[in-house]
Amino acid sequence: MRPSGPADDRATASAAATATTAASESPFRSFRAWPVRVQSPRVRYTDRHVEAQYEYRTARVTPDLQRQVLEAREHTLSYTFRTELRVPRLGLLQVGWGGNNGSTVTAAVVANRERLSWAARGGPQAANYYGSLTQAATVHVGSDAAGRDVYVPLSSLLPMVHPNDLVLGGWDVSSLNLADALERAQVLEPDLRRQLRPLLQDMRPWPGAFDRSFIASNQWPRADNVLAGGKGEQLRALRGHIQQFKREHALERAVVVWTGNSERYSSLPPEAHQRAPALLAAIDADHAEVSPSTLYAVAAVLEHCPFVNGSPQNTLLPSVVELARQHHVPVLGDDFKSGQTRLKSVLVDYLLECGFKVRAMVTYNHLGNNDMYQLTDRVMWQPKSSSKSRVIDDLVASNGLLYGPHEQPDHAVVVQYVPYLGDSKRDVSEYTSEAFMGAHYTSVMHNECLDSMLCAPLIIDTAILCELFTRVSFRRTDAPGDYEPLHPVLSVLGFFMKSPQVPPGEPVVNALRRQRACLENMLRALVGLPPESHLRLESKCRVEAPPSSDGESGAAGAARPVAAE
Ligand SMILES: NC(=O)c1ccc[n+]([C@@H]2O[C@H](COP(=O)([O-])OP(=O)(O)OC[C@H]3O[C@@H](n4cnc5c(N)ncnc54)[C@H](O)[C@@H]3O)[C@@H](O)[C@H]2O)c1
Ligand SMILES: O=P([O-])([O-])O[C@@H]1[C@@H](O)[C@H](O)[C@@H](O)[C@H](O)[C@@H]1O
Repeated sequence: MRPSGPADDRATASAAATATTAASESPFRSFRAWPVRVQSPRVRYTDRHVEAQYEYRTARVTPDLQRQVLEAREHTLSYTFRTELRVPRLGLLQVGWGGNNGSTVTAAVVANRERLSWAARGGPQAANYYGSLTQAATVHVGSDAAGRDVYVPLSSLLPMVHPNDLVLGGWDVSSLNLADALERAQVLEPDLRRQLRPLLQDMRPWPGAFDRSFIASNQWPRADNVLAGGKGEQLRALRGHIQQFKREHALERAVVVWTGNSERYSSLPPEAHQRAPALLAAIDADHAEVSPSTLYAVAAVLEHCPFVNGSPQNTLLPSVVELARQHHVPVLGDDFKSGQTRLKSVLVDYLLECGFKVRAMVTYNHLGNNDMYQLTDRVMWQPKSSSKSRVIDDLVASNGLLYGPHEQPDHAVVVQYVPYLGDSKRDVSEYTSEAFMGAHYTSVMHNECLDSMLCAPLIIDTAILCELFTRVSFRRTDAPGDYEPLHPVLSVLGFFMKSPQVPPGEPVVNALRRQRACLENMLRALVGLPPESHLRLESKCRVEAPPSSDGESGAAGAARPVAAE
């Protein structure tokens, strides 16, 4: 049976649209699967593209020493964005396919596609994509005739791949098929694993590029499915896998997502670290410091596949980014932001935005999955420790009222391996802040969730959104020139990462609120909608009708908008 998808939902929506809706509820909830089409003189839809002119208004701030003011001068750049509307058949190739995340992604896509449900404590549980931004989040698009807010699925702003249509493949240094990998992971319920076994047992990971010096020795026994030969031969084999997969499945595009074990940092010689030709030469020379994850990234870029680094190691070297620029292939990293760190980037933002001075954060994780087992190796822990620790840097730097130039809160990041708990990650965190007049405000959080259930939706989202941004190009409206692709480092998707990679010169943003606003406003700009301002001036800038002679207020507070200029 063809996987369900937007077309089926649209049919349902149109049927539902005739249904009466509660007066208090916006009628648009019934149209939730309909695409948004913007009517504007600045937006043009053709059968192939949507082209949107966008005035990017910012301000350039300079101190005026004489007047002792900070002068904020409006600075506007005019762009035209072009987005191809045709959605391709998309492959999702996971490195670490047989791991907890990789197998959970696979199970979720197949279970949703087949509309499976399974026995659960509270009754039958149906497959869903909760936790996914593209599948379960909405955006405010405008208001209806009655002034009620209209929210639509984020995925209805522009055509995107539906996860049910993803064609799945990947590599793993462990030879288990995906049904057995699901058993090993112990993430999903037994009844679902039982139903999935016949559908997953023929999914077998390709042998992986492997170098035992890059991961903990406790992982070595697992590696029974590795490529032979030096790094140059491994690279050619990886590229061959991608070419064969795209050919066999008639794929126009595939996204490669690293969800393999966290590696140690690689330390290549400066030339290979910085420049693409030197990196390729180092690979051919079988240099010991070329990491397996960098081999996958290079293979992906050379095969025009966007590459996502879901782990904290330095896979996306400047030389890899240079190669991505040369081949116009998007890359995204590092280290999925899925649990404690994501909450930290919300909570600290909230505390600082409310003027509390965060002084101490003690954040503690314990869990018992294989990833945590690997991280008991203190060398492998270093990249993860760094990505979990730096997540508040932009927030602290943004408030010079509360913090001096080099002042930082105390910040402890502790993790503990507790085998019995398996994939169930427990986050116990305490945030202590200085409040008004010497008071202290202490927040204590306890969260528990299966680690892979938090991360799997992000793998799906990053694959879908990386593919979307390969269809986006831009040119300066106010200057001649052809359309060109966005910078390959997709910082617009920083929302998904603990340690977002950014193009040279762009500041790193970690506050989740700002990251989501950036992504949402980028999608809005691609269809010519203005950035979300939350101003609702239509209700703030209105003149109440004068009270009538009997002293009653104007007809039930009837308001009339201020006459247009
Ligand atoms: N919430 C989360 O689960 C979360 C959040 C952020 C980041 N991550 C990162 O995602 C990665 C995967 O997490 P997981 O829980 O699935 O781990 P896991 O240990 O269950 O799976 C990793 C898989 O990668 C395979 N592998 C290792 N090196 C490989 C190579 N060179 N080539 C091919 N396969 C290789 C292993 O055999 C294993 O099956 C980890 O690096 C983790 O730090 C996870
Ligand atoms: O995302 P988060 O909860 O801050 O951090 C988590 C770590 O604490 C955990 O040790 C690791 O196994 C997960 O992959 C994840 O990275």
